[in-house]
Amino acid sequence: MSNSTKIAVIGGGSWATAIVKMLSENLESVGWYMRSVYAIEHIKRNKHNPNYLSSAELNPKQLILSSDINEIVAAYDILIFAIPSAFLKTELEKLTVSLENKTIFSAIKGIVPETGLIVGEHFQQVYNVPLENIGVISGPCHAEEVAMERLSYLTIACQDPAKAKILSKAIAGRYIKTKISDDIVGTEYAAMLKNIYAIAAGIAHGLGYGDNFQAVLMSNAIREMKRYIKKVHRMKRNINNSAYLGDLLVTGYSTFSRNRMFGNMIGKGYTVKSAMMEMSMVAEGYYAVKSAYEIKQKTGTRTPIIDAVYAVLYGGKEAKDQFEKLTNKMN
Ligand SMILES: NC(=O)c1ccc[n+]([C@@H]2O[C@H](COP(=O)([O-])OP(=O)(O)OC[C@H]3O[C@@H](n4cnc5c(N)ncnc54)[C@H](O)[C@@H]3O)[C@@H](O)[C@H]2O)c1
Ligand SMILES: O=P(O)(O)OC[C@H](O)CO
Repeated sequence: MSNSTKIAVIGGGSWATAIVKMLSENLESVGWYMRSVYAIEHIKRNKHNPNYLSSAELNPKQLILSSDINEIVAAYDILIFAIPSAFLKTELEKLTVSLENKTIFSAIKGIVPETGLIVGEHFQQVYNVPLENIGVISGPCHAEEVAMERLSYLTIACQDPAKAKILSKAIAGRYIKTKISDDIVGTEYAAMLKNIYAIAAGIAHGLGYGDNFQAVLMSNAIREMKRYIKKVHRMKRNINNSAYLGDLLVTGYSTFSRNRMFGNMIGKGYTVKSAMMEMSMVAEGYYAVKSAYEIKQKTGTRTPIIDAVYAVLYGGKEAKDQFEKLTNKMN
């Protein structure tokens, strides 16, 4: 890996912190934009992000930290975005620097709520970033396990294989293995959808359903995901690969999953507002299900799990009733 590769991470949450840790293993220096001046000063003094993934040790000497997004975007060629999708539009509106000549990798697993676009499409359509300059980082990987240096696999999808290789080399290491893919759109949709299925898994758990039903739910979820992605972007893909099925499983079963945690509270009877207040982290699936539901209405895909989660989170329907109905649609 050339030490001159200039990569910056945009975002200050758990996943941004984990990506900075991975990059720091290979690069001499990493750019990092985060909003919080307090967090920046804390990292410089104490080598840890105070708010997210504080167990990960960081080396401030390697980090070019700034709370000014324009400063970081102007200075770096490759930008990795790891801001929750619900805040992306607002953050990008701070930009005065053009993104047209930048290479953008999205590590975001969601849909931009205001435009209903997956993140790559948002950069392409709203910021004129050419398709060959857009990539995705995905796969079954929790930030918490990166902090613990537990073996994890990431998929780097990009139209331009050369760019995918550069990022892949910058991220791969002792505890990170990378795979390159050309399915940018499918990978992005899968990453967004699995969060909704993890909320469903959490709701089911909260309602008292057991492991037997969870397995049926996940089995139906992967088939629903396959139908959904086929309608929005038809191409040859193996839905059992880690970027699709693997990501669904880690989110659906792991205790680290934000989306499952959120769903579990809903199943136990918390309101959406109180479940959100309980969490210090963002459950992307809450935002995703609204856009996913709207898209599926246009494509006409059969999506009983998305429909049930949507009815509970946005339709004011009782989780118990919706999941009872859902059990009759599973096979
Ligand atoms: N955490 C993981 O293990 C993981 C793994 C893969 C992908 N992702 C994806 O990475 C993205 C970021 O998730 P995360 O887990 O790092 O989130 P997080 O919950 O850990 O952090 C939330 C982030 O949102 C920021 N934020 C909160 N309110 C904001 C506002 N009003 N405006 C702008 N920013 C605001 C916070 O500063 C923080 O940076 C998501 O799309 C997620 O799906 C996360
Ligand atoms: O499992 P969640 O809900 O925390 O989402 C995090 C990542 O997307 C897992 O790959």
